[in-house]
Amino acid sequence: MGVSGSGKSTIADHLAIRIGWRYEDGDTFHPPSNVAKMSAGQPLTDEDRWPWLRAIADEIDRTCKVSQRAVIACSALKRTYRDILVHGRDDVRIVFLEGTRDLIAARLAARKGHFMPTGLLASQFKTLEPPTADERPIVVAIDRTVDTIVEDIVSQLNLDRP
Ligand SMILES: Nc1ncnc2c1ncn2[C@@H]1O[C@H](COP(=O)(O)OP(=O)(O)OP(=O)(O)O)[C@@H](O)[C@H]1O
Ligand SMILES: O=C(O)[C@H](O)[C@@H](O)[C@H](O)[C@H](O)CO
Repeated sequence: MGVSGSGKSTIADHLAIRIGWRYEDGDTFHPPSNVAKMSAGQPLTDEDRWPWLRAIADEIDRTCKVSQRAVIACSALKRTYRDILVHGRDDVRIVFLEGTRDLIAARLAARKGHFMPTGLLASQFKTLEPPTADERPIVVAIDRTVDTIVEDIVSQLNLDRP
């Protein structure tokens, strides 16, 4: 989770390869109307986001049901959004990519070929509710290399735990 440009797709992709899990991008679950809205520079509303979040929650259930593992990139900005995704499962972990607005704005400005305009970053930060301790979040600082961030997540995931 994290705002647009915090590195969700990049880190999720590398993390999935590192630990041999499937990678899925939450953006592929958006209905075309949501993508059109964001591309036009308009932030999504809660109503726009509910069906999208439920579709990702269904994907999480399907994945767990067949004993698969996956890393899913999804902004999941508000607590209520994350509650839909996690829905009481203790086998779902939240990874929060934490960084400053300046750093993320600079990365977005340099990014090419993506529908999400940099102008929506302010609304992303306004909507963001950082995860609280009861969500057992894995919080990682993004002002480091991709490999360092991935190794930080791997060690906090404690995958060797019995
Ligand atoms: N640790 C990092 N160091 C340097 N550049 C990074 C790092 N992580 C991501 N980037 C770059 O920052 C930009 C934003 O990353 P990315 O597209 O993965 O973010 P995102 O959170 O998935 O964004 P969105 O929600 O808009 O899809 C990309 O150009 C990516 O290559
Ligand atoms: O909740 C939201 O506002 C959206 O999910 C956005 O975060 C985009 O999906 C993403 O950031 C662009 O790729």
